[in-house]
Order: sequence, then C-alpha cells, then structure tokens
Amino acid sequence: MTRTPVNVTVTGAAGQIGYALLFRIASGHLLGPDVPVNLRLLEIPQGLKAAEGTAMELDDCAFPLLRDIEITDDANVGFAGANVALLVGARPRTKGMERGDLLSANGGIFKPQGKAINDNAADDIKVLVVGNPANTNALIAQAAAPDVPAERFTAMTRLDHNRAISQLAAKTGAAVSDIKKLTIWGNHSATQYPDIFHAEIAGKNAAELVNDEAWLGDTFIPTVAKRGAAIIEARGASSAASAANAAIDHVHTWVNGTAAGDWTSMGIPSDGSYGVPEGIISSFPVTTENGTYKIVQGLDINEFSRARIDASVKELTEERDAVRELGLI
Ligand SMILES: NC(=O)c1ccc[n+]([C@@H]2O[C@H](COP(=O)([O-])OP(=O)(O)OC[C@H]3O[C@@H](n4cnc5c(N)ncnc54)[C@H](O)[C@@H]3O)[C@@H](O)[C@H]2O)c1
Ligand SMILES: O=C(O)C[C@H](O)C(=O)O
Repeated sequence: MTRTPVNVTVTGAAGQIGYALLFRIASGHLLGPDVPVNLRLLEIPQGLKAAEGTAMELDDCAFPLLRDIEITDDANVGFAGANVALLVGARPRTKGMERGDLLSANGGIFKPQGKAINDNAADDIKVLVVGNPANTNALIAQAAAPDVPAERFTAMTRLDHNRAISQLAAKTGAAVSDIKKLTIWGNHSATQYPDIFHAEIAGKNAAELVNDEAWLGDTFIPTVAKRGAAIIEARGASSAASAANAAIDHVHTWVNGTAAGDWTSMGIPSDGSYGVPEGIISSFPVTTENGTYKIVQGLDINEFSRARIDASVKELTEERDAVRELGLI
C-alpha cells in the first residue's frame, strides 16, 4: 500500500543546520524508512536562491521517499498542510545586542510563524523549535497559535541530552547505547541541568558508578551546558550537523516512541510537574508513545538537582516575563 506523504516544513532551510537536516529527512531518518515526505522550505527572500540550490541537490540524490519540494518565503504557503514543522531559522545575537533586542527580533519571526501554523497547518501538526532562544521562541509561536493544542509546540534539548550521554560514556568507558534515563532539565542555555542521578549505565545507577561529585559539578555539567559555545569557539560557527542530528532524533522519538526502560529529554509546556511553573517551555524527562509524550513522574529530586533545576527555570520565567512585556505572548 502506498502511504500518503507527510508534509515536513523546515524554516531557515538555506542555513547550515538546514543543509545538514534536509538530506536526512529526505532519506527517511526523520519519520522512518517507509514514510514518504513532501518538503516545504521556508526562507526569507535573501535565502531563497540558496534554498533552490539545496533543492537541486536533493533532486540529484533521487531519494525514493522524497515526493515533492516547495520553496517559499510566504509562511502561509510554507506551513500549508504541515504535519511536522522544524523551526530552525532565527535571528542570531549580534554584537552589542541586548537580550531584550534578541527576544524582540525573534518575536518578529516566531509570532507570525505561529499564526501561520495556526491558520494553515494540518490538525496533527507537531512543532519543534530549534532556533535560539529555542524554549522562549517556542512559547512565542505557541501563544500565536491558540487553535493548536499547546503540547504540540516543543523546543530542542535533545542535542544537550546527546552531549551529556557522550560525556558520560567517555568518563565511564561505557558504550553510549548502555546509557539510559538521562535527563536535561530547564532551558537550552548555559543554565540547563544535565541530571545523571536517575541515569543508568548497563542497568546500574550512573551517579553511584561515577561517585565523583566534583567531576559532576566542575566538569560534566559545565562541559555539557557550555558545549554550544565551545563549538562556536572551535569551528567559528555554531553546531550544525549535531544540531540537525538532534532534531532528527527529537522528532523520530516523538513520532515513533521511546524504548522500554528509557526516556528522552524534550522542551515542552510545563504542566506544573516538579515545581516548574505551568506554561513555560522547559526540558523534562519524557516517554513517548503513539505520537504523544508524557513527563516521567515520581522521580526523587535531591538538593543538588533542585537548586540547578530552579536556577534554569528562573531564567525561563524571566524570559517569559520579558516577552510578555514586549507583547509577544
Ligand atoms: N536548540 C539547539 O540545540 C540549537 C543548536 C544549534 C543551533 N541552534 C540555533 O539554530 C538556529 C539556526 O542555526 P544555523 O546555524 O542553521 O543558522 P544559519 O544562520 O546558518 O541559518 C539560519 C537561516 O534562517 C534563515 N531565516 C532567518 N529568518 C528567517 C525567517 N523569518 N523565516 C525563514 N528563514 C529564516 C536565514 O536566512 C538562514 O538561512 C540558530 O538560532 C542557532 O542558534 C539551536
Ligand atoms: O547557536 C548557539 O548559540 C549554540 C547552540 O545552541 C548549541 O547548543 O550548539
């Protein structure tokens, strides 16, 4: 039986993450090896020509699953019938820009895109915001889409989750695939908290195995939280292939489910769990099944973790208050 293609919209398609992302979506890594896709590339006018070049290359791959590519600078066209939207294009912070300016500039992107999703996307739309500040951009888009269930707007912390697994594997000598139940809490920023207290390595508690609070506080947490900045410093550009890979992982897990005995991290609208104020888009441990996610409940949060979760959540509430003041939500 031929499946109906899934419409996947990618904003910022001509950017560096877009370039790393589109070929993997078209080859079946986002949704599965038997799911055909239509790609909708949304760019600003200056990005259209480069997006056309990328589309030519996509054609040249002759991907069996890629049915159609449309390139546009009109958000209403770009999100028409979208089942999955990856909001990558954002306004980067430039020299001398204050945080309020950054939030305001991104409000000018994510508010109209949220409205265009509200008015044009398919009923089952799932949104992942990658463009920074991802959590608050997701909040802005969500607020502009009152007809879309709030939980369909998510922000990417899967890159942080993958970074944390990799660091933990390097420290312990374990295989990456042996590490389960790691959690990123809070914001996709330097305040995020990668939590290994519930993580397992080949079935054993990770924090007990590591048994080194100094490494945890002085090495592991800052390495993961500041990895984005370290990559910018080393590469002269922000992470692209690893960010695209995490976006693929995020949506693939959301659609296809978490494995038994494991969970993942997603930035999602808080329902008040773990004392995180309702409504802000914060990272939590989640399990997924049949295209929906649930926050893992009942985890014991020790003092070390509580202080770090609270600090990141405080930053998120401040960002929410700032965009509220700017009239963006
Ligand atoms: N959440 C994460 O883990 C994570 C990781 C890495 C990067 N990021 C963020 O992802 C974003 C994109 O990174 P990049 O390296 O691809 O940037 P980039 O500058 O290479 O590309 C961004 C693209 O977005 C386009 N764009 C700008 N405004 C747009 C709009 N209104 N509609 C459609 N397209 C628009 C630009 O023309 C450009 O082609 C940045 O905000 C970056 O900070 C997030
Ligand atoms: O683009 C950035 O500022 C860094 C990025 O969010 C990352 O985590 O790699």
